[in-house]
Amino acid sequence: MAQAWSPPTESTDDPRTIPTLNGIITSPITTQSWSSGSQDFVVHNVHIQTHDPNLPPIECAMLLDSRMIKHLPKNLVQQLQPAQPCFEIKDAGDKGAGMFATRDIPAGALILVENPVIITPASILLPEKSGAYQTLFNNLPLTAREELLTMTNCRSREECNTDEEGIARTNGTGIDLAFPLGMEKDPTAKEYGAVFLKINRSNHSCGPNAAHKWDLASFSSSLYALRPISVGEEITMIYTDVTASREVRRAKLKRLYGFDCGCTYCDLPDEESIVSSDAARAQLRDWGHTHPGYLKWSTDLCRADDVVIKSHQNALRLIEREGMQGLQCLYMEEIVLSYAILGEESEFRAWGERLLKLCTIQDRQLAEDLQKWLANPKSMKKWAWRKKQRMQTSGSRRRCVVPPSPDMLYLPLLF
Ligand SMILES: C[S@@+](CC[C@H](N)C(=O)[O-])C[C@H]1O[C@@H](n2cnc3c(N)ncnc32)[C@H](O)[C@@H]1O
Repeated sequence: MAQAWSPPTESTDDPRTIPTLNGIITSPITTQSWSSGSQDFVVHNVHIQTHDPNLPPIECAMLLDSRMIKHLPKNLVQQLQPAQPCFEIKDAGDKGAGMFATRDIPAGALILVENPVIITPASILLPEKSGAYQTLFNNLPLTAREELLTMTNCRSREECNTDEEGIARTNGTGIDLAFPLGMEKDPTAKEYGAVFLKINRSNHSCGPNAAHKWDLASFSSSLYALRPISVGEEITMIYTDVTASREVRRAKLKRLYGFDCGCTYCDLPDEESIVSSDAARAQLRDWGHTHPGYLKWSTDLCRADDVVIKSHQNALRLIEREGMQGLQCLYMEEIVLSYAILGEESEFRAWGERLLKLCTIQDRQLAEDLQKWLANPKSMKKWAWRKKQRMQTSGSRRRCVVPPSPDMLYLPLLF
């Protein structure tokens, strides 16, 4: 539930400056604060050291519950960009500006790592003339503030009474921050949105070719390719749940972002194509509930050996058709694990190598595990476990009937 804000309790026109580690004077900070229920909000800047000691740190101005300040990561350093820049921001016709590939980008590759410029609570409404958003913007260095003010504001004056708030709400993407004990129980207190000057120039598609991942430790988001992107192609991401039907997606995009989605996955030739696309997306949304998964299958010898592999390959075909590659790593991981437990080394390696390229940014832990497994598959705890079990039980009288694996695309196998 959105909460109303009470007016500032303390205000000063006397901004201070603070020195950073390398002695550079950064932008002013404010001591102004606002209360909302039991929460006190302040504007607080985070400083990220650049690689060039002659450049000032990157600033991120946050409108933050004051109790969270001491939980912010410390000694932040700017992350390394890809060696070759691969995008430009330019006119995208009636979408405004957009992000476009300046060279071919392979699936899984990093496009850009970026620190946010502002962070604001996502679910708390400000009272009229609270001045909080202006204070926030004023806490940024001039160039960042000017660039931020050129970003889209699709909110009406009734929804957001200042351009600053409209820009924050149009462009803000959800991020996770750390909370003191007790605060985590309040869902609205946990919701924060971050605005990135470049990443948020990427327009929406219901079959996006890119996604971004927030990392609290480095206080940055990495934008990466979900599938190969060709030079000149627009780089897109999602603004809404793309497993929802076309009608629901379009209504939500219109309400929250003020546009009629005309992406390839919405601009379908006839009713039949719409019904088929909606059904495929709903199936992918519910796949885990209606199809066998690795965990239960792995120890259930009554199931056919290829049941998860076949089912997940069907899911991957639907994912490809609907351009929903953001989901593919989940299925591929289970295929890799299935081949491991079956002890089928060549398939395990082929799928493992493919997945490794795709998941390096999306799931760093999985990428590390995969590297270890690929170096020595037989060191995996359950390597060839199912194969060994089958051999051991082949002479036993206590065998179960193994049902044939589903050839039908969407046969719901409930575990
Ligand atoms: C986060 S901004 C994206 C960058 C924006 N195009 C700009 O010029 O700054 C979101 C706004 O971009 C526009 N937009 C994004 N995706 C779009 C799409 N698929 N079709 C039309 N407009 C789109 C809408 O105006 C939306 O409110």
